[in-house]
Amino acid sequence: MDCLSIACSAVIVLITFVYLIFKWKYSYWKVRGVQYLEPSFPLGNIPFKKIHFSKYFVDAFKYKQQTPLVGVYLFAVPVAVPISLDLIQSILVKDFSSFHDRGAYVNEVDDPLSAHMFNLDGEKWKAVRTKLSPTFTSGKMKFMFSTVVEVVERFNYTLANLIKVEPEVEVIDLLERFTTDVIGSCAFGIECNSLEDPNFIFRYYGRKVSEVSPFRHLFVGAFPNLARRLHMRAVRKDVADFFIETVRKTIDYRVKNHIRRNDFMDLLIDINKDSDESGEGAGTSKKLSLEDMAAQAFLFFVAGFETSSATMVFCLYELALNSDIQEKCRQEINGVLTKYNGNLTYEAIKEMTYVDQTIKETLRQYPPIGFLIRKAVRDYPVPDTKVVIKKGMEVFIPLHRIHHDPEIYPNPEKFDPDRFSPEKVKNRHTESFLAFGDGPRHCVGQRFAKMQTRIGLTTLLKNYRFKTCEKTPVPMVFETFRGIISPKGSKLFLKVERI
Ligand code: HEM
Repeated sequence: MDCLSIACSAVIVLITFVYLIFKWKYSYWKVRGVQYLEPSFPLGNIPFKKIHFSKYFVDAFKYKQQTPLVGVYLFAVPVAVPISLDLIQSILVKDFSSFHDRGAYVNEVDDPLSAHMFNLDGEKWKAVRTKLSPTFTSGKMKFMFSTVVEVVERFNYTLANLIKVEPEVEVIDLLERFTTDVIGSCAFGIECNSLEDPNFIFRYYGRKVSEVSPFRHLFVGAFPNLARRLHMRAVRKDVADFFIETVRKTIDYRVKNHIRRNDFMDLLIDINKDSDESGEGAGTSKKLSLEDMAAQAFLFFVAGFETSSATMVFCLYELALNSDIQEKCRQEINGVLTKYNGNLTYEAIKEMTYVDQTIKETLRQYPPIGFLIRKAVRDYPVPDTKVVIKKGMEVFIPLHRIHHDPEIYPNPEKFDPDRFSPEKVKNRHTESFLAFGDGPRHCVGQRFAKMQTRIGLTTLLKNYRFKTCEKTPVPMVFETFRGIISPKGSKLFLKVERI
């Protein structure tokens, strides 16, 4: 036999071996008597066809009346998909102590920025969450309010100039520039100006963050130990270097010049003042390394700019399609602002309840993050069944599908902010709206996100009218390989008229 024949035979034997192992793994749910979705080699239940990640495993809901949980496979790894809201509540809230981890990919050695709050687990997550939660108290939000308003004024100016030249505006880039500047200012204390300069360095690296292949994300998520052995990164090296260097320079500058802005960077500096190297001194905790601090700042940047801009983009899209709802929002905004002598204040924004309902309806229909993820840290017997979610198993909570369940939200594709009137909300299960997650690991930046979204939308709707144009996709078509929900091609054009 020549070398080529030997190599071909070896490949065939290897593929057959892997195939048989996968086949054996695919019996996991059947053996345990759990309803499951039929997997295909080698992706398991990851669909071959191009659909957005949010829509994976929707077929699980055909078993809704029969079981609280359905089994699926990510490649060959069994994953539990709970479909009953009571079980979801138990996992996220009541029995959180069994599900406090996400099991996301962390590789502190090769990829230091991966060690951020969203990815961390166990005691390390708890320590970081406890230290950083004070950034988002309502007091801190009031303090940052004026910074966001300053950015929105620049935003208003940029848009006014833009539409003088071209009234059909690509709103994704514009809104991402707005949220980049907000987070840059509030989290890093840096005067970002991506609104004036679309190639500003923060915007440049913001765009680079999502330039990691989705396959790499799936791979490191499904096989974290192998990925660590292969020294794989989830964050690009140039992006990591930029953020670590920015955080180092900002902290050095502030400490040397005694500058305080009462923002996220100050909090990071304060945390380390009260800490020591070991964390063993009385009343002290372990110091965060430069990389730890950069990882948290990086997360706030990544978690903050794309989720909030996507919310504003889809809200404007729906308002362009539903001019009556747009007018109702505008009337509320003008009414409240008149009461506050035209000033956009923290209190004024809180009074705009219909605008708030409109944002919630946007988050229902277009939740930026389509799944919540938890990992069982001990064996968990599913209440009222014989099923056990085994220690180490990942649990995917399909929130996008829940938000589109016709039994919870009749006619779910219709955009209707009245679904979020206080009476209607009161009559629904608390887990029927999960855009910010729930339980102790819910979105820590929720208050901030709501604040910047409300400020952005209020200013836009007060000053401009939004309409669809020829380039607007109706119905919406989504980008497939992206973690955060986005229109196809990551572009959305709307016609914008000055009022
Ligand atoms: C509309 C905007 C936003 C949406 C829809 C959103 C949504 C979410 C969701 C669904 C989670 C997972 C929650 C869970 O697993 O239960 C999450 C986690 C998180 N979000 Fe947000 N988010 C938004 C904006 C922000 C902003 C502005 C920040 C920070 C400035 C932020 C910081 C975080 C962090 C740090 C976590 C991880 C929390 C933890 O694991 O303890 N998010 N977000």
